Amino acid sequence: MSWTLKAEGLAKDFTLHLQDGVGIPVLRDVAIEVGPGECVALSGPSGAGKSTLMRLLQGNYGADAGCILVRRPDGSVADLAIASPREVIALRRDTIGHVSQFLRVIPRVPAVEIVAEPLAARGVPREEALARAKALLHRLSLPRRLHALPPATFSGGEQQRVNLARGFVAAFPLMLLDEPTASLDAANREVVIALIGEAKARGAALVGIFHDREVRDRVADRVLEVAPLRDAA
Ligand SMILES: Nc1ncnc2c1ncn2[C@@H]1O[C@H](COP(=O)(O)OP(=O)(O)OP(=O)(O)O)[C@@H](O)[C@H]1O
Repeated sequence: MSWTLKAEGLAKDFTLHLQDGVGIPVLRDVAIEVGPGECVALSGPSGAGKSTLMRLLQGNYGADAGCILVRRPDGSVADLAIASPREVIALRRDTIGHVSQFLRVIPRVPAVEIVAEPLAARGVPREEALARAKALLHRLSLPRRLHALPPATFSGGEQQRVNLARGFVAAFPLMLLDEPTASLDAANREVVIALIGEAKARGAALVGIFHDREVRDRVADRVLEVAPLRDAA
């Protein structure tokens, strides 16, 4: 089977500049491959490096070694490990969707516009983008009166639902999910499980951190253990 994401030999250290440049090795020789329609869950104890790996896959951190190959919708391949900032931005527009635990609130921008933005960035006409955003917010039970408000004052669960709608509104080939159900009630958790199932059915490749074991068991096809490197430090 062809892959959508294939990373090999990944290494990441952090350097503590305030502590005489002490180096903390976090990841060594990590490999991950995810194909269309597959969901891989990252597992491992707290501090093992799951979030660090996610940030590498998002292009937020540079890798100290290894490659992170991502297949774009047109079939061409990019290596995130050596991509320029401009290429990373383009990959996030067309190829890599992301749902983090916390919404990055943009002052004065209404929730529905935040959700529609990934569609607008891909050239979907504004009215259609807003209609699709509203439909997804409705599916995630965000009260209609909140759609036109900036999410700064929303509850944790409401912000998380805006974040989820933004992540799932466009058909990204690769989706990175960082605890997507962390602040949700049972009914919305079911909606997210359904959205993940639909993304898999349309051929998306997904990588997720799911601290909720039941969610993980229901959505993940495989588990990648991220082992702590404490002994090597
Ligand atoms: N920016 C940073 N600077 C220095 N050390 C960091 C940085 N980010 C993470 N670390 C360290 O790297 C290690 C891995 O952290 P990471 O957040 O990836 O773990 P995790 O597996 O996601 O943990 P959790 O399950 O608790 O979220 C930890 O020891 C952490 O302290």
